[in-house]
Amino acid sequence: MHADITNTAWPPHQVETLPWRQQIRSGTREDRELSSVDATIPPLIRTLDYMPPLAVLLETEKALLAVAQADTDAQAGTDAEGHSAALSRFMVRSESVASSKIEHISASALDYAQAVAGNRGNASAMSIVAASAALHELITTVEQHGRFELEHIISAHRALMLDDPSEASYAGRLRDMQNWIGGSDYSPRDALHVPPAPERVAELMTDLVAYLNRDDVPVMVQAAIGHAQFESIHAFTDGNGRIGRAMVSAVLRRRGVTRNAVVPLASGLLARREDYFASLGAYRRGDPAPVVSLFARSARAAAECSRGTIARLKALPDVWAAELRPRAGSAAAALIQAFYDHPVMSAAEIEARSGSAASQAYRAIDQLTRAGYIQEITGRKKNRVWAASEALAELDDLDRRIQAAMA
Ligand SMILES: Nc1ncnc2c1ncn2[C@@H]1O[C@H](COP(=O)(O)OP(=O)(O)OP(=O)(O)O)[C@@H](O)[C@H]1O
Repeated sequence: MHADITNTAWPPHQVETLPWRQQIRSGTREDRELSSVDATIPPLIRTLDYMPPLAVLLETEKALLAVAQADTDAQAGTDAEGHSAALSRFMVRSESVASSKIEHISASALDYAQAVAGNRGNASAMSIVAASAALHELITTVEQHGRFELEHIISAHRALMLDDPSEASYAGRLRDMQNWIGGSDYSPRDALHVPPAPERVAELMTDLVAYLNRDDVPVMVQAAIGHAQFESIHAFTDGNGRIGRAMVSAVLRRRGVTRNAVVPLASGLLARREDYFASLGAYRRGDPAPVVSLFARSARAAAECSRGTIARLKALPDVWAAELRPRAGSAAAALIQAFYDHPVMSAAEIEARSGSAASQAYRAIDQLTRAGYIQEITGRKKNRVWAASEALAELDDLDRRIQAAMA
């Protein structure tokens, strides 16, 4: 039972001074001479209640309504499997692209499509594909189990970092070293935030998971506080921003606000990067209102802008079919649907999905390419890959519109 549901207070983080000895022989003399570090101790939150100020509470209501409406749009009129699964994958991509941009990881739609097709040439594009996989995995496992487990978060981190050239050995592992945000690269000197000592991480994560599994906390409050608490803990050596934002989409799914859609609220945070980071600082000082408010506004902008995108994407196969007028049962008719469900396909996949002989499939590819719906993205003669460029362009457009709405 809630002791006080009008509680607008939240405990500030504590600080402990720990001995520090630099392991790497780089940096300035000041870095090397640093002998202690003030690490934060976030509060245990599993039983805490927080009620935002009325104005913020109203923002969260508007956000939930908008997200639920976008989710209904994503589902309406779609068949059980194909269409809604395709839309859901598309939105996962939008969120992952924006979430990665917050960490200055970006790639063109073309590089991204090439990475989806297995091209390992662009590390940023590969990392965004991995972020999509991690987000998809976290949302679906939490949805299937109806609850968060620490292992789900760790497993999403593994998916995010597995192919990272410098971080692969820490993929799927809670950190066992001190980390810090901002300041010097070599020591926690002048850091913006020094997360808790590594020995505290396991207990804090168990506590956070218990908080995320509560059903007696307002949804946006749970999503925003859960995220801020995770960023305070910074449980991994790398990837904390992206995993922390993936948790927000998983909260919305677990609480039933979304059933199909993933709203790309990271685009909203990206537009307000400074405010976003400042709100995490306010949370540490004991004021969750700014982070709850920012997440509510971002979710609302993302949901409202997504509705137009969902409508346009859903209409694409019909628009293409009306323009191209393919014969029923032809390879072109099959490929229109196939490219909607799978915007990036190799020649072999196209052939399989066209349901026709290779020669007919290639004729259909030519038709769709000439119409400007798809384009070959490798420039190679062999192992070629085609992407539904018009659908992928919607991804950039959505990000742009959400950012404009948040400006
Ligand atoms: N002042 C701050 N206090 C707490 N958390 C912050 C602060 N500034 C940024 N963050 C959070 O930390 C994330 C970035 O963390 P960091 O720079 O350590 O990168 P990371 O752990 O490598 O994560 P990723 O690679 O996904 O960014 C930001 O996206 C944000 O969520």
